[in-house]
Amino acid sequence: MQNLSDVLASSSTPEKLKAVLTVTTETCIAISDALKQGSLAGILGMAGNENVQGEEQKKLDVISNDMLKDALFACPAVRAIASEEEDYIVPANTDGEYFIAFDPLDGSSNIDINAMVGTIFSIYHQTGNSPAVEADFLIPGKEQVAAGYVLYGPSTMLVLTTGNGVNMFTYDPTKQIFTLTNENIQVPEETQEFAINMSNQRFWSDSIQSYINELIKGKDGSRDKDFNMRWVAAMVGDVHRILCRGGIFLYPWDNKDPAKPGKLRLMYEANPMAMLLEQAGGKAHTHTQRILDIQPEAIHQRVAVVLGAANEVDKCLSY
Ligand SMILES: O=P(O)(O)OC[C@H]1O[C@](O)(COP(=O)(O)O)[C@@H](O)[C@@H]1O
Ligand SMILES: [Mg+2]
Ligand SMILES: [Mg+2]
Repeated sequence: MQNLSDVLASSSTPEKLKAVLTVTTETCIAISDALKQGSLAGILGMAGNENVQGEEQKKLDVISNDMLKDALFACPAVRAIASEEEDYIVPANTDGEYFIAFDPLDGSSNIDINAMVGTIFSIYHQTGNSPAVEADFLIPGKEQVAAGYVLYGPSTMLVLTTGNGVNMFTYDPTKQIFTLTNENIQVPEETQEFAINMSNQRFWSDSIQSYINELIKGKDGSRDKDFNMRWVAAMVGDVHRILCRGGIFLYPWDNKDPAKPGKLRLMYEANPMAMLLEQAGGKAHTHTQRILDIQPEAIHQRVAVVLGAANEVDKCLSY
């Protein structure tokens, strides 16, 4: 069976990008080990701080962020990082060639109930002669050279694209390596499963209300089929399900909190997941445009997200 280094060696992945991916995924293994310790290591619960977005940080948000930051800083190929848990981009090595944006722990509200969480990452090639500044990294998602996530579930899995399809790897604790278990993932064009946080219904636009109402009516409405609903409360878990068996995921615009008109963050949640979905034959849009075409205006920018089965995303956007 092939492992991650075999797959990277047989692809045209540049050596320095391989180094960045190796450091990122090895650190995720260490995060996975820490998560397994849970309460035994005293790492659950709140950190007592807020991040720049006004969200209370869990201890594990801070621990996983520090682990990734320290490891990536020690990698000479890394020029700068951006993280959900860092107020600003953090310049690393001026000679480095890669910029990594990450959500160190996605789905942190799941930590305390021992449910699925993950690490999401997005990588760009970017060089310069002086220390990196934020403006250097406001690059549209279509320029990503690699994107992926590590899911900490019953097994630890890496899902990765370097622009030639999507592969899934399962962590083998006996050998301490990621083994290729699902090659060239494809998301079916049609689906009967959707994911949305229904408790926000009254805050959605009229078009999203109408679309979801038709899904709920199922065979009794215009869709002629019944739909099932799932919500992991961690984007990484919902996207993983869609890559495994299809579906559509929505975190639409809402007017619940005028400061957050779309909950998910473009640079380290929407863009990497959009690249994975497109590489697997699916689609990823806001209400009005392809996510990968968005010109970012800030590192922590939020966007509405509709992603998954190609025909179902089109159907949603037609409302
Ligand atoms: O509170 P809700 O509406 O269920 O939100 C769930 C969403 O929030 C997120 O957990 C945000 O991620 P973080 O845990 O990294 O802040 C997404 O992963 C998920 O889809
Ligand atoms: Mg997140
Ligand atoms: Mg997070």
